[in-house]
Amino acid sequence: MNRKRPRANSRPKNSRPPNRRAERAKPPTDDPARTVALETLRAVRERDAYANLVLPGLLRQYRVSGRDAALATELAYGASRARGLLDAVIAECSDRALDEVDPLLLDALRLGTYQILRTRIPGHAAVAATVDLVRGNCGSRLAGFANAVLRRVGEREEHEWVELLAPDAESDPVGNTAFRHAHPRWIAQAFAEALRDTGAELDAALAADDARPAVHLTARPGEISADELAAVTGGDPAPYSPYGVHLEAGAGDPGELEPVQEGFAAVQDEGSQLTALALTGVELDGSDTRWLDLCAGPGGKANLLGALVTLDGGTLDAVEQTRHRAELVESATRGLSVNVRVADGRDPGLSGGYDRVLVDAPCTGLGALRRRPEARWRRQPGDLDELVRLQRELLLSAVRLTRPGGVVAYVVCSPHRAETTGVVSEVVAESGARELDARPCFPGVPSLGEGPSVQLWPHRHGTDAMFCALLRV
Ligand SMILES: C[S@@+](CC[C@H](N)C(=O)[O-])C[C@H]1O[C@@H](n2cnc3c(N)ncnc32)[C@H](O)[C@@H]1O
Repeated sequence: MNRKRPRANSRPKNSRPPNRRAERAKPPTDDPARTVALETLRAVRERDAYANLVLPGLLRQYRVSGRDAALATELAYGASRARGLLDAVIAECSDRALDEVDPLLLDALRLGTYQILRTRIPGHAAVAATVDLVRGNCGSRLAGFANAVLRRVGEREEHEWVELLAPDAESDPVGNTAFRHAHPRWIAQAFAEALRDTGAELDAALAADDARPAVHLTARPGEISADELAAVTGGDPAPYSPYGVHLEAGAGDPGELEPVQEGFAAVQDEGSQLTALALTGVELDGSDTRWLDLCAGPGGKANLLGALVTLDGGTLDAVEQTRHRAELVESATRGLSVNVRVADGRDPGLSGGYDRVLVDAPCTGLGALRRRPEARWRRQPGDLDELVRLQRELLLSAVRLTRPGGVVAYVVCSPHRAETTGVVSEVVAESGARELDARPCFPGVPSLGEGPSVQLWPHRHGTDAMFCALLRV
């Protein structure tokens, strides 16, 4: 392959341009960056869209690039992340209840408030630009209201609003930290319980969760080393994963890098790499050629495990319930000894006796909130019960499909104890499988706690908050 060092955000020579058929260019606006940010918030609110999926298309539609694209991204993601905090401030500055405010106007007010409180854009410029945006999108009548609200927002700095509006730090430390870092209280509470801390460490965890993360890549084993991938992409080898590379935050669309387009590398958080590798770190007696991934879509871990088992002459079976996600697994594992099957992992119709099985179960995703700007406000505590039931059934199925002496890795992208240690202890009690100390399977990774399971954290490890438990059958 071409080992020349392209700029990290340059488009590779032979890459296909993105599919623009459905994306008609929009007529020019005076402020395309803020228009794109507003349209992103609207899509998230009206269509349950994901901000990080909808934004790139809008940038192309409005022909926004360079510094304007960076501004649109910062405003759309920042206002999505901070929504709870922004809404509390707007409510304090408005003479109408928020549910009586026109929804698109409220989106614009969120963007304006974010600029005033959390960017270096001068307050008067943020107010003027937002009022223009409201005039253009919601009409002149509402522009006066926006002006009045935003002028009041600008009367205080963020820390002063926090002091005024946050729950009392002495009597409600979790509520106070949650408010300061713009997290729903129940999520801050879940972090506090997993960390066993309501003070400095909770503060660090929520602060890291609020920061824009670096992009991580996996170098496919057998195709390219992490050092080579780092040289080709202009990134740095990851601190812990032998296959990982970190790119600078905001380094452009990693999907357009040549090694990613050619299948030598994939975008994957380093924590995901480490939890998949943990499954391979347990010593086995006897055979070691039949591996299974029971929840494989979209195929990040199947790619890494499939590459490793292929190098050893074995096979990975990859089960995924949703057809279109199974197709993504096919595409992610092309060229590897991987068989993809569309089935319910609770009863996939496979004959058992696997040597190593991964259950990367569907979960709340509370561990990856930094990568999904709006997710913290969309998830609800009521989502938990059904997910926990499914996680338990999938893990029990994995244990049934594993040979005596084989190993199962249970992984979720969440630190919520109901989804992590809660599921594992119930399955251990019910199945008789034995939980292993997972920490030796994370070589070189510091601060792994008391075990036996491992919880990774953005503020400790620079990874998503992935959980991993290892069971010996
Ligand atoms: C956390 S994701 C897995 C991520 C994947 N291992 C990776 O690294 O790319 C969970 C996956 O499980 C799938 N899923 C949900 N319920 C399932 C079930 N009953 N059986 C099999 N797969 C299921 C979801 O569609 C989703 O693709």
